[in-house]
Amino acid sequence: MFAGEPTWPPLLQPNTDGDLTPRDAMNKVTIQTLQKLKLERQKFAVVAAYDASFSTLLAEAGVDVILVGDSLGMTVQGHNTTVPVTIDDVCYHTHAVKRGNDTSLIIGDLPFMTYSSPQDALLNSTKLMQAGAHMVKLEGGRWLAEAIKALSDCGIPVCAHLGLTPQSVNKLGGYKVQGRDADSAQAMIEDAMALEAAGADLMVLECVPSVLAKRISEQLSIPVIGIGAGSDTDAQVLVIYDMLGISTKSPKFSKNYLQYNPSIPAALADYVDEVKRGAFPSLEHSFE
Ligand SMILES: Nc1nc(=O)c2c([nH]1)NC[C@@H]1CN(c3ccc(C(=O)N[C@@H](CCC(=O)O)C(=O)O)cc3)CN21
Ligand SMILES: CC(C)C(=O)C(=O)O
Ligand SMILES: [Mg+2]
Repeated sequence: MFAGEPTWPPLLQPNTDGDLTPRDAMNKVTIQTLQKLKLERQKFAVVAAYDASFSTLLAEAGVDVILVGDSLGMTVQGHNTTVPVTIDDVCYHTHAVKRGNDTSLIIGDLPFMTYSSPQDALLNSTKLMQAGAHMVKLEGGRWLAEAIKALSDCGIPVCAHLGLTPQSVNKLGGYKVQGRDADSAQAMIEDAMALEAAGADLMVLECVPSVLAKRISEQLSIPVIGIGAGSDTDAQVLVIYDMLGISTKSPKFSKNYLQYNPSIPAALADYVDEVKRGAFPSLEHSFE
């Protein structure tokens, strides 16, 4: 972007004083932005979305990070799991999200079996980064340390993902809360520390008891994004279709913001506001 080039649409983002200031090309969200928010104890909002139109609305509503999630296999494609999603599917949607705004940090979700070796992780992450992602996400524990180090060494930021890892649904036996007993909670804490040490820049915790998510968020230096993980993580993420009440089955932890708002932009702004105030998730959207 050059000086004087018109920016359309105008992207509005509350600054630290609470005023609305344009987030322009000079005001892109980076991993450093998110690190600073964690240090300042300011929560940020993340949404899983898959197209340009929502990408534009999300940036305007003050959503800092957009995840092009493999949940698209369930929401867009109609599968029962995320297992059938391919790297080309996520690349296609990453291109679309990228065209919708120029300021969000975009995370591309590596699909099932696209990172089972460090070599595959590098090859498939290259595809996501060249499609417009600024970071890649992968599901699993300390066995991913080598792949994460290789990506990090090559300049590819990584978001780790612990707790309920939906690509392992066939091993887990369903979409169930993880880390409820002492041994599995301790293992998750050790996995989280190993992944941060390997070079992860962000971490998603999905469907874990709130006290465990709080403990991991406090223990890690990197920002932790929760989904069904209580209100004490550094950020929250929801799937756009769940937030707008158009998913056929929404998990207990998700909330339909269109129910309380007159329009989609108002619903998105309400979500951002509730996350920043720590009002979402309440106990009814969390697990013990
Ligand atoms: N639309 C959508 N939203 C999501 O959050 C989402 C996807 N799709 N697809 C990928 C994964 C799968 N996810 C899921 C799916 C179902 C539950 C679920 O039914 N959980 C039970 C809790 C089970 C327990 O208590 O152990 C629930 O009642 O919410 C949770 C996460 C989260 N992700
Ligand atoms: C639910 C989030 C964390 C995700 O991985 C996805 O949307 O695929
Ligand atoms: Mg995913």
